[in-house]
Amino acid sequence: MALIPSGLARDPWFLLGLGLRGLLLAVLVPGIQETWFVPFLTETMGAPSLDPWSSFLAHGGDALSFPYGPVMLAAFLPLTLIGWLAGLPFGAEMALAGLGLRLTLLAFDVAGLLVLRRMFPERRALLTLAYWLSPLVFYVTYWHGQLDIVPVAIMMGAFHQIGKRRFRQAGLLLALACAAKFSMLLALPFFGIYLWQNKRLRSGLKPFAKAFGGVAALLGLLPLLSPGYRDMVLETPETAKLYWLALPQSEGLVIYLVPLAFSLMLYATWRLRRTNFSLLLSMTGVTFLTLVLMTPASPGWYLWAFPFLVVYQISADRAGYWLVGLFSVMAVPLLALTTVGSSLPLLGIATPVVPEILSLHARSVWLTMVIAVGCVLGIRMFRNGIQHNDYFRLSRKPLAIGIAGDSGAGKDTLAAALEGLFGRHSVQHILGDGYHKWARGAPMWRAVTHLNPRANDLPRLTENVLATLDGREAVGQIYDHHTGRFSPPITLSSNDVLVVSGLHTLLPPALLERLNVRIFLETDEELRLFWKMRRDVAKRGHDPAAVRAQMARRQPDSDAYIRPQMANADLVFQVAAVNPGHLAGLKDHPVPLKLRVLIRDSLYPERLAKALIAICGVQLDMDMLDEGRTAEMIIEGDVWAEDIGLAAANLVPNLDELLDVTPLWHSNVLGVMQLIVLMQIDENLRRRIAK
Ligand SMILES: Nc1ncnc2c1ncn2[C@@H]1O[C@H](COP(=O)(O)OP(=O)(O)OP(=O)(O)O)[C@@H](O)[C@H]1O
Ligand SMILES: O=C(CO)[C@H](O)[C@H](O)COP(=O)(O)O
Repeated sequence: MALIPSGLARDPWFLLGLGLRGLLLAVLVPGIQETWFVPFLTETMGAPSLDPWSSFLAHGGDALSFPYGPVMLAAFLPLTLIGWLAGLPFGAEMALAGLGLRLTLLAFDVAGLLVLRRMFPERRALLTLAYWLSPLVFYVTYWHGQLDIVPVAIMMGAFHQIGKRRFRQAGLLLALACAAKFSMLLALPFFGIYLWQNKRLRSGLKPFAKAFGGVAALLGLLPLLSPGYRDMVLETPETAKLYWLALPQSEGLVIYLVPLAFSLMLYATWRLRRTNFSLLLSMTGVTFLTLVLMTPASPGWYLWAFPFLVVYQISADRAGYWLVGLFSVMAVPLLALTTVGSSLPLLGIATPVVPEILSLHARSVWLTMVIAVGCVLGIRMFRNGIQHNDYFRLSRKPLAIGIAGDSGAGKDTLAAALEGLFGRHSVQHILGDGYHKWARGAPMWRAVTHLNPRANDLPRLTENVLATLDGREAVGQIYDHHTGRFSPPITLSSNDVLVVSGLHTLLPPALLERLNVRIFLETDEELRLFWKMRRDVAKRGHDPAAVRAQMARRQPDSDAYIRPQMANADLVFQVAAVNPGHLAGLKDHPVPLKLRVLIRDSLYPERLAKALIAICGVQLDMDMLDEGRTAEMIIEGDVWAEDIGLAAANLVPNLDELLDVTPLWHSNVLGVMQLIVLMQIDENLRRRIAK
C-alpha cells in the first residue's frame, strides 16, 4: 500500500474495486492467457534467449502467443518468474506464472489510475468511480485477460509528463508504450502537433524527439532484426483489422477508411492552429475511439480509448458522464458475446465457449447501438475539446482589445505592454493616429483639433478593424510623429489578438460592438501634461510652449469627444502621480503612480483584489458602485513584475496555454493594468465558451 496515496487507500470505492480485482485475479484464468501469453512467458523463462520470439517459434509455439515487444516482456517477466519459480516444486508453475502475469496487470491498472489522479487532482473522487469501477476494465483485463492496460498506462504517463512540460520523460514514456504495443504510435503525431503549434513549447520538441527516437530505435526497431519478432509482432493478424473497412474503387482498388479517418483527424488537429492540453487529449481520444468504432476491434482496443473517455467523463456535463457510462455498459455484453472469457479452475469450471445466446441479427443490432452511442460520444468529445481550447477560440476569432483616451494618457504604452503579454507575433496593433485626415501643418488643423472625430477617418478605421477581425487583410498607414507625415500604405493582417489604440476607439458604434475588451485611460491632467511634455519635447521635437498651448486649445474637444467614451468602457484606468507636487523634479525618472480602476459587469474583481493584496502586497481599497455593477479599486504601492506573474498564474490556471510566449510582465501600475486586462480577457473567453 506504500505506493498508494493514503487518501486513495482509505477510499471505500477504491477498496471495493481493489477487492473485486483481487478476487477476480485469484479465481479467474482467462482463456487467452492460458493459451497464449503464459506459454510464451514460461517458455522464455525455461529456455532464456536473447531472441525469445524466434526461440518460441522454433520450439513449435503458436505465432499468435505474444504479439508484443520487449517492453511487455520486461514488464511481465518479474512477477511471472516469481510465480513460476514458486510453483515449480508443486507442479503449479503454469498456474502461479499466470497469477504473476495477472498481478502485473493489476499493478499497471493501479498505475493508470494514479497517473490520471495526478493529471486531474481536483477530480480524484470522480476518477475513482469513472476509471476504477468501470465495467470495461474489469471485462477486458480480468475476464477476457488482455494485456493492453500496460501500454495504455505507460502512454498516459507520457501525456502526464508532456502536460508537466517534461519533454524528455514524455518522449521516453511514449517510446516505451510504442515499443510495448505498436498501436500506441497513433498518439505520436498528436504529441508532435501539440509541441509544434505552441511556440512556447516548441523548444521541447527536440528533447522529446531525441528521447523518443533513442528509445524507439533501441526497443522498437532493434528487435526487428529477429525473424521471430517480425512474424509474431509485425505480422499479427490484428494489423489487418485496420484495413478491414474499405470502399471499393475501380479495378479492384479500395479506399481504406480507417487510415483515411486517421489522416482527417490529424488534419483537423493541425488546422486548429493551436492545441491546448485538453484538446490534445480529446483529439487523441477521438482517434482511438474512431478506431474502435470503425474496426472489428479486439476488446483490448477499447482500452486504448478508455482513459480518454474517462477524461471526458470527469470534465463533461452530466449527459457526457452518463454517455460514457452507457457506452461501457453496452460494450461489455457485446464483447462478451463475441470473445472468450475465463475458466474458474478452483470451482472446476472450464473456459466457457463464446455464448450464442443471441442471433446474428440481434448481435448486429446491439453492435449498431454501441457504435451509435460511440459516435455521439466521439462528436461530443471533439466539440468539448474544441470549446475548451483557448487558443482555438483566439485563433478562429481574434480577440479585439480597444484602448481609448486623451493624447498622452498612455494608450500606446499599455498597447505595448499587452504586446509583451501575448508576444508580438500574436498581436496586430492598429494605431488611431494613422487615421488623422491631414498631415502636420495642414491648414485644416487651424479649424479643428485632432480630438474632433471629424478630423479622423473613423469609418476607415472601423472598416479596417472589422476586416482584420473577419480574417481579411486591410490597408492602413502609420502617422510618423517625427516627421508629421503618413507612412506608405501598410498591410494589416488578422491575428490572434487585435489591439486598437487611439483617441476615438470607443466612439464608432460598429467598432465598439466588435471589441471584446474596452479600455478607457483617464490619466490625471497634471500627470498627462507631464508625460506629454516629456514625450513630445524629447521624442517628437515639439516646443514646450506649443505643447502647453495645444493642450489648452484641445480642452473643449477633450470634454466633448474623448471623456464621454468612458461610459462605453469595461475597464477605466485612472492613473495619477502619488506626489503630484514632485513631478517637476522627477525629470526623466519614473513617476511613482497610484491607480483607480473601474471594472464593469465582471465577476473576477474580488478574486483579483485578494491576489493583489496577498501576492503583490499592494494597498487596495475596493468598493461597489452603480448598484453593484461596477467594482472600484484604489491601488497603491510598489509591485515586482515577478509578483504580477505569480498572481496571474494563480488567477488564470490555463495561463500557459492562453499565452504562447513567456509573458513580459511590467512592475508597478503598468503591471497591475496588464493583470487586470488579462483577467478581463479570461472572463471574456469563459463567456465565449458558455455561449
Ligand atoms: N503606465 C505608464 N507608466 C509609465 N509611464 C507612462 C505610462 N503611460 C504613459 N507613460 C508615459 O507617457 C508618455 C505618453 O504615453 P503614450 O505615448 O503611451 O500615450 P498615448 O495615449 O498613446 O499618446 P498619443 O495619443 O498622444 O499618442 C509615454 O512616453 C510614457 O513615457
Ligand atoms: O493627439 C495626438 C495623438 O493621439 C497627437 O497630438 C496627434 O497625433 C498629432 O501628432 P503630432 O503633434 O506629433 O503631429
